[in-house]
Order: sequence, then C-alpha cells, then structure tokens
Amino acid sequence: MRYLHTMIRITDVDASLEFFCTKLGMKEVRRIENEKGRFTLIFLAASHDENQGRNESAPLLELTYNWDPEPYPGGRNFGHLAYEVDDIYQTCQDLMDKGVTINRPPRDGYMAFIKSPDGISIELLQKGAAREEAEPWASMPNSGSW
Ligand SMILES: C[C@@H](O)C(=O)SC[C@H](NC(=O)CC[C@H](N)C(=O)O)C(=O)NCC(=O)O
Ligand code: NI
Repeated sequence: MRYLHTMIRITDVDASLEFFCTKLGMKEVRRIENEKGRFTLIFLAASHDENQGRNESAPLLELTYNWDPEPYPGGRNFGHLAYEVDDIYQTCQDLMDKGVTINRPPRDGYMAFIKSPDGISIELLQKGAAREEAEPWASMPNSGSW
C-alpha cells in the first residue's frame, strides 16, 4: 500500500493557493472541476529540487473546495500536515517576510508551526540535525496556539 495524499477542505481557493503555493512553495499538479458534485479538487506537490524534478512518488495534498459554503467544525482529532525543510530559520524568515504568522517559532532549531487560511496546522521540521540555537528565534514567543 502506498500513501497517496491527505485531503483538507478549504473555503477560499485563492487564499489557499496563495498560502500553499506562493508562500510555502508547493506546486499545483492536478485540478478536477466536478460540475455535478459542485466541487473542485486541487492536488499540490511539496516543493522539489529544481534539478531533480518532482518526486512522483511523494504524497500530495488534496484541497477540496465545495462551491456551496458549508461549516467545517474543526476537531482536535486532526493534528497537522508536516513538511521537512532544508533550513528552518530561513524558511520561517521567508514566511514572516510574506506575512505568515509563525505560531510556534523554531526556538530549538528544529520545529516550527504555522496555520493555513482555514486554520490547518502545518508543522515544519528541520532536515537532519537541529540548527544551532540562534536569535531572534531562541527568544521568540509563541503566537497563539497551533
Ligand atoms: C479524487 C480522490 O482523491 C478523492 O478524494 S474524491 C473523494 C470524494 N470527494 C468529494 O466528493 C469532494 C466533495 C465532497 N462534498 C467533500 O467535501 O468531500 C469523497 O468521497 N469525499 C468524501 C470524503 O469524506 O472525503
Ligand atoms: Ni482523495
């Protein structure tokens, strides 16, 4: 069995693509418009090495947009989506520069949390060993919950 994707329901396509693609660097690889079911599915791949191309076997993120608004009461049973990054400090700085709140800053040089426009927690983990402790991250307080 191969893990294919995680699906999250979104309330705003433009805001979600701005967050996941423009700010987080993911790529849209497939889109399905279902007139009968009145929904759109958008599949995103995590950013990839420009030289190696996309890792075709890597799991995708499936965004489901229902054309008719409905409530999505958030349950604590869903935790987060996790992505590995080459440099947790640079990634968080780039995201902050693009206006993203770092809810849980990488004080430990290893783990940070942000949230999608619909409040889905996104975990960012340093690839390999944790980075050396560095300011401003070491003394940066949390911003809300994640
Ligand atoms: C393409 C494949 O990866 C799917 O996930 S299709 C599954 C299908 N999705 C929908 O019908 C989308 C619209 C629906 N109103 C919804 O919000 O899910 C489906 O069976 N969804 C039900 C589910 O619980 O995922
Ligand atoms: Ni699916």
